[in-house]
Amino acid sequence: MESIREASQRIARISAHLRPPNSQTEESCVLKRADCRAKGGAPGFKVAILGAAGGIGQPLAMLMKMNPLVSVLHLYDVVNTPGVTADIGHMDTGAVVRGFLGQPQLENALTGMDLVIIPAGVPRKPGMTRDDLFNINAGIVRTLCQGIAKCCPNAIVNLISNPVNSTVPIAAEVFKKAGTYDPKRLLGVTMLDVVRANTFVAEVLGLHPKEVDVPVVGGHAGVTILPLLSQVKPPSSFTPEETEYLTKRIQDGGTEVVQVIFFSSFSFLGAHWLNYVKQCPCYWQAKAGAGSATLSMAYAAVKFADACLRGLRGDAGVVECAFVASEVTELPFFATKVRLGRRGAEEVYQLGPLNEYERVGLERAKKELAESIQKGVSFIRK
Ligand SMILES: NC(=O)C1=CN([C@@H]2O[C@H](COP(=O)(O)OP(=O)(O)OC[C@H]3O[C@@H](n4cnc5c(N)ncnc54)[C@H](O)[C@@H]3O)[C@@H](O)[C@H]2O)C=CC1
Ligand SMILES: O=C([O-])CC(=O)C(=O)O
Repeated sequence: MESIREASQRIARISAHLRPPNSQTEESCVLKRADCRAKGGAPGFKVAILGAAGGIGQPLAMLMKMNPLVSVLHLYDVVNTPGVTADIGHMDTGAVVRGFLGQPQLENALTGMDLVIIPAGVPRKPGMTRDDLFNINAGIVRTLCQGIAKCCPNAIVNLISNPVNSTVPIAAEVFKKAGTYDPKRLLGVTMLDVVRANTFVAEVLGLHPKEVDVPVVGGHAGVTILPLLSQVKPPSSFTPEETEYLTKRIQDGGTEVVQVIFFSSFSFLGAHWLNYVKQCPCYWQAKAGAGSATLSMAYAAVKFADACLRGLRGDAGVVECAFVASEVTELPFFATKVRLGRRGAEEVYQLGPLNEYERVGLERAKKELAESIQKGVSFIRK
């Protein structure tokens, strides 16, 4: 007869075989990961996502796992990375996926990375501006950038966390303090503005979005988002109404996801009834307080990260818009088209000819941008 002790030892042996081979249970498995014949080292780039368990982070991680230029994908967050890593790690694409949880694992997550993408931080709720996120996200970005300065100072950084107009100056100041700042390697991600602009302009022109290229300059918040419709490719003309509609819709694209904006169509109701409509939740909240753009942002982030990786690989003619250190205006940071190469944003392009509408927009954008940039700089220098 089997004793209770022998029976429990047998059950322990069986359950060790049944557990999934993640980092916590690997010890008890017969076959360890290290014994497997795949030794890694496939050609490609090493990419870390910080904030990988979030609304943007998860679809972004999935899309980066599908990118053939990525050989190693590190997923870091302060919550839930074991589950997200196990899930994405089962996809039968080439990149090796590793998860890192919490501050003590940040350095391991970052060591050896070629590209670090940062969507960590809180998103907007209805009624908030991006600047309202500053108090929480500034500290998060500072900590993560301190880690980058220490563990992968030569990595290209794609900064998504809002308010981008302030978080990019924060990152620059952290890197300056650490003595690792290379302006070419720090890029604020404004790609979603371009993605939206291409979509909305294509709709107005009756074209496929892939046929359209709209430069969007300035920054990434409200009036600082400045689409240059006079430079749209293919060359197109717009009526004043189309220009006004497109500019506003591109500038308010983020808010349209957080909360529906179509009150102007109700203006015939008068102020009293308009206020009533605004209070109605089904008209007011698109994501009902559950956050901001995540899926289109993950798409845009991957589009931009892929461009950075192609630049790192040495591909010629990789050009995208990004919020970078710049001498295009009197401001220290500004979004324009940049050429991406082995060292990051190797060339920052000038604005090109603007029409009167765009010149007025540029002055408004610069005024707000100057304050947001200064706020970020002061946060570190104070
Ligand atoms: N640049 C752009 O075009 C866009 C920027 N955003 C911004 O991206 C950020 C993230 O948005 P969502 O993914 O929707 O938010 P989310 O709340 O769904 O995800 C954020 C993730 O960051 C993690 N996180 C928080 N503190 C962290 C830390 N210290 N270290 C590592 N991870 C940390 C959270 O645990 C969470 O998983 C927000 O600031 C949002 O405003 C959103 C859309 C577009
Ligand atoms: O609007 C937000 O808060 C998120 C964002 O930056 C965008 O969707 O463009």
